[in-house]
Amino acid sequence: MGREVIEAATDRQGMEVVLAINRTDVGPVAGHTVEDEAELPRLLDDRDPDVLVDFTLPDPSTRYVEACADAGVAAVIGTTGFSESQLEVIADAAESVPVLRASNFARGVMALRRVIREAVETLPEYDIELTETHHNRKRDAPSGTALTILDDIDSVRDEAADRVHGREGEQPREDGEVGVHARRAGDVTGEHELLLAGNHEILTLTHRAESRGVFAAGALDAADWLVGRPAGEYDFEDTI
Ligand SMILES: NC(=O)C1=CN([C@@H]2O[C@H](COP(=O)(O)OP(=O)(O)OC[C@H]3O[C@@H](n4cnc5c(N)ncnc54)[C@H](OP(=O)(O)O)[C@@H]3O)[C@@H](O)[C@H]2O)C=CC1
Ligand SMILES: O=C(O)C1=N[C@H](C(=O)O)C[C@H](O)C1
Repeated sequence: MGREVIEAATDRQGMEVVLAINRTDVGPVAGHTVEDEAELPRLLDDRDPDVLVDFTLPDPSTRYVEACADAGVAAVIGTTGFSESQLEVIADAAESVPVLRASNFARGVMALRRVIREAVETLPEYDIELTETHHNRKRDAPSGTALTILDDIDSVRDEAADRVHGREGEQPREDGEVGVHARRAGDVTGEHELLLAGNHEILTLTHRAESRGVFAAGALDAADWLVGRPAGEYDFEDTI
C-alpha cells in the first residue's frame, strides 16, 4: 500500500510528496527516495509535511502517530489490527493533532456500511453471516473492514451480537449470533459479503475491490480533507 500511496500522491494535482519512509531500503518509489523509518521524528521536523499517510502494521503505526503528535503533523491511518491499548495511543495523539483512521478507504465500502445498517434494521430477526476474502499475505483476521461492519451491526441492534469465528464440530447456530468467516487465497484484493437470511429469502450485500489503487485514492482524499482540521479523531465517513 505504501507504494500505491506514493505513486498516487505523486500523480495528484496539488499534492507533493516531501517524505517517504519504510523499515527496509526498497530503493526509490515514483522518483522519491524512501528513507529509514527510524529517522521519522527528525524527518518530520526537517520536511514539515502537512499530513502523514500510514499503511503498515499496528506497532509502527502507533509509533508514527506519536511522532506526528510531537511534530504537529496530521495523520491518516489505514493500518488495521490494532489492540485496545494501541487504539488508546492513537486517541492520545488525536488530542494534539487531527487523526483520521479507517479500516477501508474504498468509497463503495462506505456505501456498503450504510446499506448494511439499513438492512439490519429492516430485517431484525434474520440470521447474519459475514465473509471476507483477502490475498494470502494478509496478516490480521478478521479484516479491519469486517470488524467495522460487525460494529455497524451492533450499532443498530438492541444487543451486541456474539461473534462466532468459523464453526467446527457440534456447534448449532444460536439466536442473534453473527458468523464471521475469513478466507485467505491468492491475490484477492479484498471482498466483503454480508448474508442476511430468514423468512424464506436471502439477501447478500457484497463489495469487491478490484485494485489497491482504490484504497490509496480514498486515503489521499482523506488526507486532503484532514489538513487544517482541529485536533481530534475522524472517520472516513466524516469526509462526505
Ligand atoms: N484502510 C484500507 O483501506 C486498507 C488497509 N490496509 C491495511 O494496511 C496495512 C498494510 O497493508 P499492506 O500494504 O498490504 O501490507 P504489507 O505487508 O505489504 O506492507 C507492510 C508495510 O509495513 C512495514 N513494516 C512491517 N513491519 C514493520 C515494523 N516492525 N516496523 C516498521 N515497518 C514495518 C513493511 O516494511 P518492509 O517493506 O520492511 O517489510 C511494509 O512497508 C495492513 O494493516 C492492511 O490491513 C490495506 C489495504 C487497504
Ligand atoms: O490487507 C488488505 O489487503 C486490506 N485490508 C483492509 C482490511 O483489513 O479490512 C482493507 C481491505 O479489505 C484490504
